[in-house]
Amino acid sequence: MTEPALEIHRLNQYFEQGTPNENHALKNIELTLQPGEFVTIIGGNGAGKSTLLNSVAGSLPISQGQVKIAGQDVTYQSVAKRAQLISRVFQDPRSGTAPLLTVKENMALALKRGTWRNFWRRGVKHDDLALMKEKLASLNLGLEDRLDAEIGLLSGGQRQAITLLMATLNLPELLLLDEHTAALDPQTSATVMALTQQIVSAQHITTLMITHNMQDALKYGTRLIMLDHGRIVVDLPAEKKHGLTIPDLLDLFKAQSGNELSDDAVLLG
Ligand SMILES: Nc1ncnc2c1ncn2[C@@H]1O[C@H](COP(=O)(O)OP(=O)(O)OP(=O)(O)O)[C@@H](O)[C@H]1O
Repeated sequence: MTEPALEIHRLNQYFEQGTPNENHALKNIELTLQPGEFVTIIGGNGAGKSTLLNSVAGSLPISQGQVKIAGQDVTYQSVAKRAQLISRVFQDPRSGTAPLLTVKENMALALKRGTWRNFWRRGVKHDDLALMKEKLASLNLGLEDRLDAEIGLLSGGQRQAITLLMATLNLPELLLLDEHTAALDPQTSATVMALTQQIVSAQHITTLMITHNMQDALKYGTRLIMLDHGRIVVDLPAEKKHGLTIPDLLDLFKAQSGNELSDDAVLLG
């Protein structure tokens, strides 16, 4: 039987534990993702979304609980070690690429899983170039003609599309999308979201995506999770989220959590 892509068991995260400011940010989270599931996560301010992704990625040590990726217990593994299994795309288009390197060089680094040693030793091979062109052409943004452009000169949307491509070149066991379209204008955000769906579903990549855009959370992905005060209060499979509207979702959140969804950044449209 295939292992789940991600298993989170009884995950608790505390900040400033044992002090008067103790904050129990994640409370007994249980979450299992089967290979290929694309889960969107929404929730109010401070609900624990980033803490959840940081716990999975390893950038935050785990207070209690267990995280397994593709059957491997990674609970005590470093970010670098987990990066062999996980790719993560952040909100800031500048964070995923090296601005002074060209598109080609950035993609070559991604192909070598970011190891400079392999990069300088091997350079960019002809086969790699063909693959890069093919991948870039699939974005339909004309970027296959910009291989020698410094990536820092591209627009935020172009960079984020390339970052996404780079994050998925080596088929990670798990893709973490951390509000990866939030810094883009609405039209570019829609383009990058459509590309995300295309890449993730074509390659069957297990994905966890935080978004403040309720419409995107409903439109994309195969499952929707809502977090409130460190707990998963709503967990909808594709068939249940199909046809739901934003007011339905807000009602569901209130019924399950007893709270109104309060989020400064939330986009209802
Ligand atoms: N490094 C930290 N030190 C102390 N408290 C923290 C830290 N990081 C997060 N918290 C607290 O943990 C709780 C969850 O925060 P988190 O950033 O995960 O929420 P979020 O759902 O991502 O919120 P937002 O949508 O507002 O970014 C909040 O109460 C927050 O203040």
